[in-house]
Amino acid sequence: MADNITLSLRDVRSGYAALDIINGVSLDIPQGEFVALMGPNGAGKSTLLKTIFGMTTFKGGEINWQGRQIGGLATRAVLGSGISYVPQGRCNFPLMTVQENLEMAAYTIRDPQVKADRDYIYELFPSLLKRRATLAGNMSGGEQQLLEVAMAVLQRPKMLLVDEPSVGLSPAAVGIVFDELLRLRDTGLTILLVEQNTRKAMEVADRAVILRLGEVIWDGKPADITHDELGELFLTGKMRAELAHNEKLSQ
Ligand SMILES: Nc1ncnc2c1ncn2[C@@H]1O[C@H](COP(=O)(O)OP(=O)(O)OP(=O)(O)O)[C@@H](O)[C@H]1O
Repeated sequence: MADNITLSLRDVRSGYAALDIINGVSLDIPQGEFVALMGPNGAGKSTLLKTIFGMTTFKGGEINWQGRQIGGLATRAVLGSGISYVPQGRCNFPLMTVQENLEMAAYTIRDPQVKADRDYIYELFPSLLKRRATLAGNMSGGEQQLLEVAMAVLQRPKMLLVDEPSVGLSPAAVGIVFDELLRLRDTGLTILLVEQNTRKAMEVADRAVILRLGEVIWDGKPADITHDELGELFLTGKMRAELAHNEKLSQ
């Protein structure tokens, strides 16, 4: 294993109670890399993020994070080890201001530190400073997504797991959110992003990992795969069967 690998998954298996979803994923992520996890609906992308963050039934394999096994640990322990998670969908407190949301996110941090951490977030996200007295629910989808990323970054993680930040956003807002993620990557943060917007993900990520039926089926640099090849990898078994059937009918 290369020296700069910060997260290493070996034959990871997980799911929900008796249901198996992740079927033996192995992945090495170097420090500071921006990895986009893609694949068809139901491939297990969100489940893999949740598995790293201790939110699924861990069934086997190893998750080595900075030299320590975190596979199967409780979420709070994973968070404490330097990994933060931005879940899919709106997950702020809409009837609280931006500032109050940041204070809620800081609840695990000892009090004297909170102000410093809040100042650090406002330095990183100046647009949130301007909106600090605004109710989160009154902000645009893009601003709320930035707030949610900021709430995760407040924990000063070394790695950020981000689930589908582009959902429901305008193209301009998607651009702003991704620019912020790139800026965070440039500060040294390692990012594992689940994204359906493949075009945007391929544009920003250092590396693309494609999952199907809970297994990695492609792993490489975005420049090394064509749009057609990517489309082919996204076909599910059902779609393949339908295509083969249609081809047969047209012969
Ligand atoms: N809490 C849960 N309990 C039981 N099954 C679940 C749960 N969450 C997800 N699943 C199932 O796990 C499978 C993988 O879901 P997951 O959300 O990880 O896929 P995904 O690749 O992120 O897809 P999408 O792009 O549609 O979000 C799906 O069949 C889904 O129905």
